Amino acid sequence: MAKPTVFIDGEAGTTGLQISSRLSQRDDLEIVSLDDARRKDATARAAQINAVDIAILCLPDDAAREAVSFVSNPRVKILDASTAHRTVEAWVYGFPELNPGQREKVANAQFVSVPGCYPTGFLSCVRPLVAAGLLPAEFPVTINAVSGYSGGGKPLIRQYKAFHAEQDQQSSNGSSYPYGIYGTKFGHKHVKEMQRYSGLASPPLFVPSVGDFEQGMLVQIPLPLWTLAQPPSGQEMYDAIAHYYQGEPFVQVAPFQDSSVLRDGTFLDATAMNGTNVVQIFVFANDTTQEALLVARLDNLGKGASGAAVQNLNLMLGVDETLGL
Ligand SMILES: NC(=O)C1=CN([C@@H]2O[C@H](COP(=O)(O)OP(=O)(O)OC[C@H]3O[C@@H](n4cnc5c(N)ncnc54)[C@H](OP(=O)(O)O)[C@@H]3O)[C@@H](O)[C@H]2O)C=CC1
Ligand SMILES: CC(=O)N[C@@H](CCC(=O)OP(=O)(O)O)C(=O)O
Repeated sequence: MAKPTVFIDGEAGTTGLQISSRLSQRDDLEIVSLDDARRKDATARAAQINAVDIAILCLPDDAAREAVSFVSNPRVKILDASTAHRTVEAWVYGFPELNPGQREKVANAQFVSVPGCYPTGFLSCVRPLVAAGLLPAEFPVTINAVSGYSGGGKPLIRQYKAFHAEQDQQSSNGSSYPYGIYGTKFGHKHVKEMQRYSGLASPPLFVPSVGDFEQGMLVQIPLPLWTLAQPPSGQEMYDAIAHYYQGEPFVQVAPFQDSSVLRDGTFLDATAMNGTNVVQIFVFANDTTQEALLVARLDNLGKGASGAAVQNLNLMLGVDETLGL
């Protein structure tokens, strides 16, 4: 039987290269590529997209929309890593662990969007609590998050690498490219999918940041539980989340209040999941002060992008979801 064919549109980019590398070991697939001279040629891309079983889009949003406009073969399946189609009705959100039945929807869909890196962390923490009624849909949720600079794709990677080179030339005065927050005008492109798939009544207030490390991510959701008439205990929240993800290979819920997960007993670092397709969830809580903190730790290029894309690809192909991950 012929092997399924896969084309990665945007294969030379950060996400495209990672998907390509993850698939390079597979002998159950045939990867078809365009040479460098034609990789941005619309006619060549359109022909390739319509000739394969699955096209994976690793492109800026506009180019991803353009790629979808090329589809004329009703049998081709599209897996889009960009933000362009994540809240579009006809598309299936590629987060198999999000809700019961989501995995089957992905497996049967023609059009699947890969969740954003920050939303993957956010939704993995919050969705189980909203679903269980422990966090009211009206709760005014805020999010602080930090990403490695690869989250900004080739342009941000270039910026950081240029800075590092400059530092090396000046035989380093010990300073690093500043850690900083961004998105201070609000309305980050991920907020829409965060609200839609969490079940919250209002958009969460999201403050992202970038650190001087290439890959890795922490998404933090502080919960001032004293604002609730009947605040859940830390243990109740932990149990609901742990139960929700029982048996899931790619969502790990860390033991409740276990300080051994912290480096030196105090420090939760952003990079520990790098190279994996795993999102780790932490629940920290103080029932006396009625404060809690949910944290997701993931590789922004792993479960936040290329790993999740391969997981979805496996489901769409009807093979073992964990293959190559
Ligand atoms: N980096 C991350 O953490 C994540 C990224 N994503 C999403 O994945 C998508 C790709 O991001 P990322 O890989 O980081 O971005 P990059 O900038 O690293 O890569 C984008 C690639 O697309 C190519 N490209 C641009 N326009 C076209 C076009 N018209 N036709 C064909 N190729 C084109 C670029 O070419 P060239 O090489 O010439 O610039 C580049 O190779 C984005 O939508 C992003 O939002 C999703 C999750 C996480
Ligand atoms: C650090 C950084 O710039 N991160 C990007 C998000 C990562 C990304 O590319 O977003 P998707 O997951 O939607 O593709 C940003 O904030 O726009």
